[in-house]
Amino acid sequence: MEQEQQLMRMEGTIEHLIYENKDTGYVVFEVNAGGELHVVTGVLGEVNVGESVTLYGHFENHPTHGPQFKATSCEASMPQDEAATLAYLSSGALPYIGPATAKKLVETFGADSLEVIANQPEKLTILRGITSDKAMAISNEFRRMFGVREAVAYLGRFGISPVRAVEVYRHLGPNTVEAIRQNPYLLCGEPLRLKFAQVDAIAAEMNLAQDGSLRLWAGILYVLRHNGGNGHTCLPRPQLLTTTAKFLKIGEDAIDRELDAAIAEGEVARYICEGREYLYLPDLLRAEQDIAARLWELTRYPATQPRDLEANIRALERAQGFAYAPEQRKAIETALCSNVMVLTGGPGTGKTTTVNAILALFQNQADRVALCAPTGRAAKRLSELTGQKAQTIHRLLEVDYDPQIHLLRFIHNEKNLLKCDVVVLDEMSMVDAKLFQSLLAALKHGCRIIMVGDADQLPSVGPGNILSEVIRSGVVPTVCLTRIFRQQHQSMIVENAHRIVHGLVPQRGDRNSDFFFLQASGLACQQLVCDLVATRLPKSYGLDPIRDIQVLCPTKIGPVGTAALNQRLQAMLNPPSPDKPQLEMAGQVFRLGDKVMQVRNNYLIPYERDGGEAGVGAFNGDLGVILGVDPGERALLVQMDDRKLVYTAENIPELEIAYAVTVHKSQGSEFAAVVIPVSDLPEKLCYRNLLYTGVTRAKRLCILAGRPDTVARMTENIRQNLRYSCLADLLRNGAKL
Ligand SMILES: Nc1ncnc2c1ncn2[C@@H]1O[C@H](COP(=O)(O)OP(=O)(O)OP(=O)(O)O)[C@@H](O)[C@H]1O
Repeated sequence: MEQEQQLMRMEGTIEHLIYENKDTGYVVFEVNAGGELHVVTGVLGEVNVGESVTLYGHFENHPTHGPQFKATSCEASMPQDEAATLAYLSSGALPYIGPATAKKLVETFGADSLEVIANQPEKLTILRGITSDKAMAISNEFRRMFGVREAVAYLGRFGISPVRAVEVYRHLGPNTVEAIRQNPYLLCGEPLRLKFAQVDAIAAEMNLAQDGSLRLWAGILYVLRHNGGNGHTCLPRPQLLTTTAKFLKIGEDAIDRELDAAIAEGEVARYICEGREYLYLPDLLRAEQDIAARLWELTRYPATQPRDLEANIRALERAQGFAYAPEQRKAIETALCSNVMVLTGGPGTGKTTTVNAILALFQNQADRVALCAPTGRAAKRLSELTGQKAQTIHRLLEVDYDPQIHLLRFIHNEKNLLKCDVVVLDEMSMVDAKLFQSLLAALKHGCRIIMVGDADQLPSVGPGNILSEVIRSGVVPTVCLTRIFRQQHQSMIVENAHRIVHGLVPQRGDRNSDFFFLQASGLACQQLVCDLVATRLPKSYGLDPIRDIQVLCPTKIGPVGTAALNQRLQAMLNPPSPDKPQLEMAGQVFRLGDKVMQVRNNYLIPYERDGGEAGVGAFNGDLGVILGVDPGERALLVQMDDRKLVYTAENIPELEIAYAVTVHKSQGSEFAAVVIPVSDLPEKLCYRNLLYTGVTRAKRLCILAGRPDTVARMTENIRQNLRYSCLADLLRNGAKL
């Protein structure tokens, strides 16, 4: 509706600032437009009393505040005359200038006052009380404010929102507009990441050449970053050239030349592995080099050898009533006798049993053992299985997040090391290169690390294929558990998971097993999934449809994607009712009782644990249930495990209805029952470790609903397992030194 209304233009001077939210850029102020006062609202960035503004928007009638001008954009210029200058300076917008100093300033410099502040601050010292330090502080703040306004107005012309423009300003500083004029492609780099097409439009307006160095370098870096988003830490030279040429619609030869220049300037890093050239974003090569160097060092550092190991293992065996398999024994001995190791194996192969033995034996050897995992749910599961405290890697390292520039740092790092002597890191397959680099950097000299994971799971969301590469390198002691213990208890889930890993189509199972396949496709498959979750499984197995059953989809779209299934499941499991308040936001309806998932990391959102402990942070993949809805305040109260979080309008878009979630988002979690729709999938989503990860999320029951040919295609296809990385080679080279 809003877009259909014709935009109105309003010019005036800001008289009074009523409300301002510096984080979101939302402001409410009064404008004097030709003698008439109007209240203006909008996300316009920083504004100040006395500024002359040109606003675009429309009038609307607010239920309590009456008529207001809702502005969609605001161009501001310096206060034009003495009166506006005085109003601006008296508003307290600049440090050390109150109404009395403002008056004296305007009396002395007249309408040139702001010009003096901006460009000749030393002149201000003729006023009593203004030292040269103060004069500089005033000048700097003034230039900052107008730099922001200038950036907002300039970028606004290209459709960039004020909030994004303020972020750009924070990153580029007072000369933002000048910097963008020199190289608009700065905007699509880190950390701003504007769309390349958007920046191309700015460059086109400046008549920059399509085949100029700025654009080609930016294109090369963009392709490397984009592939980082797909998990690759690097690309072989031919792939990088072809992809960039296609993306920029420029010949490969020109890109080849610019790539060499970018390498010479250190904008792109390269590594030669087995005669092939791999190109990296410099920070990703540094991450892999750091990881390789630290792991290699750990393999060389002498480990304290435990006494009475054999006797202690036997004592454990006696206590639990079974003997460890030879592989498990080897893993236990390796963990106790070396500084670093990988423990890997599929479901039911006894990893947890082995970890518990290792922990029991370390009790006598090491003072502090830290247990961690990459996600909250994986950490919770680790804690349940070991009976010991386990936390996320982020929590262990303690996050120090700067929301102004979206910068994530850790409090524990190479300068402030963790105190622990041993780190047990579970679900290692989900750990990406940067996070692992940070963890290793924070370990004190001689701290041992035991990495536990299943290399056949989906790899990390972020760039890197750490677990597979570390295993592939052969440098780090690795024990792979292969004997399946749980099969003894007739688990077809486990058996089929192992079949999938070996490229064999899973067995269909029947109603008496914990795994079965039901054939259906398209809308019939959607109906089948909904029936299973809402009626059939709760009736036959006594499962709670919201708490116990999770639908895991390979895709978001189509009849069996998360979007369509969530809509139907929400209507069936938690239909609207007069006693269930709800609110609509970001294209979704959130209703009391709904199951929801946090879909990105938020390091600021506050929570309170059931015991009363307070903290901050909700992480990608955290699941919860809506406990309260306040439609007036546009707020939700969400219970996530033992934490209660208040979501305001600002954070609600980070939540998604979660009766059905993607397999990717389910990594590291387990559910009593899992239903996986596998019908009519696009080719690119038919791959083995997606199916494997989905199936291995099920504890008691796993149902595949879909088409046998889709399941067969998924089982066969291992293409997606390929991730470019040179970590294995870096590790081997380190070992050769
Ligand atoms: N040496 C052994 N002898 C007999 N039973 C064992 C042995 N090791 C493990 N088990 C049993 O096998 C089952 C699976 O073991 P465990 O939970 O340790 O495997 P896991 O690899 O951690 O599985 P998942 O990854 O699926 O959680 C458990 O019931 C465990 O008690």
